[in-house]
Amino acid sequence: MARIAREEMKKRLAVYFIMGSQNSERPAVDVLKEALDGGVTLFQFREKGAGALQGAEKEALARQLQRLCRAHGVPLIVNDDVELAIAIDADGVHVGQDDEDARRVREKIGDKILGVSAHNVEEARAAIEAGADYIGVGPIYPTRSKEDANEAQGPQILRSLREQGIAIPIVAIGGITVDNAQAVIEAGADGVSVISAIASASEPKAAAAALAAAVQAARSR
Ligand SMILES: Cc1ncc(COP(=O)(O)OP(=O)(O)O)c(N)n1
Ligand SMILES: Cc1ncsc1CCOP(=O)(O)O
Ligand SMILES: [Mg+2]
Repeated sequence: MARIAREEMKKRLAVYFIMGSQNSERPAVDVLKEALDGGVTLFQFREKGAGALQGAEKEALARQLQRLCRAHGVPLIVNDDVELAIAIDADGVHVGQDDEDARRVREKIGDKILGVSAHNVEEARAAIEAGADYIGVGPIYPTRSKEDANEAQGPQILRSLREQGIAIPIVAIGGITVDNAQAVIEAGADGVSVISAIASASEPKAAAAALAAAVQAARSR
């Protein structure tokens, strides 16, 4: 297997849904199934925070969600837990600045997709050097889904990264909804990454479809 091509990565980032069992009152499998039916293009399993599953239970849920993703042809990325990603043969891993060093993660995962969080141009350049396939930039807007989130930077950070020559695929994250998705794409993101806009929606399928339409519309402007 070869590293994912840049254009394919950009397409995959369009509607990047992140979820763990803590993000919905409903079973994660039900929410993800509906979200995939609505047009999610990439999924991240992020089992984190109060009440998060551990060990065998966490792995079992990851495998359940992986079966759904595979049935829809959507890659599954594991957040933080490199060993779990390898154990279940996930499609990739996402790590942040406080997680395992991205260069080490690249060595461990071979050609799997590597996503790295970046908050400024220095972190973006370091992520590229380490072998990232995409960077996650945010929070763009205030979020209630991450306890230790940095301050929101607004879409201007995306414009600034592009102006400074950062050409790697970028997904914007943090407080993104159908109402601001267009603004982040226009500012330079290739896609939007969301937790609550889909996981807390009364109809995850409709929410995912609306985000997909907003991203598509912004891309073709
Ligand atoms: C797509 C994407 N972007 C950023 C993050 C945040 O990663 P990190 O800073 O490591 O924080 P946690 O998610 O681990 O709490 C992400 N998960 N996904
Ligand atoms: C994981 C993460 N990293 C930066 S913001 C965030 C949470 C995004 O969740 P929401 O889409 O509900 O704001
Ligand atoms: Mg992390």
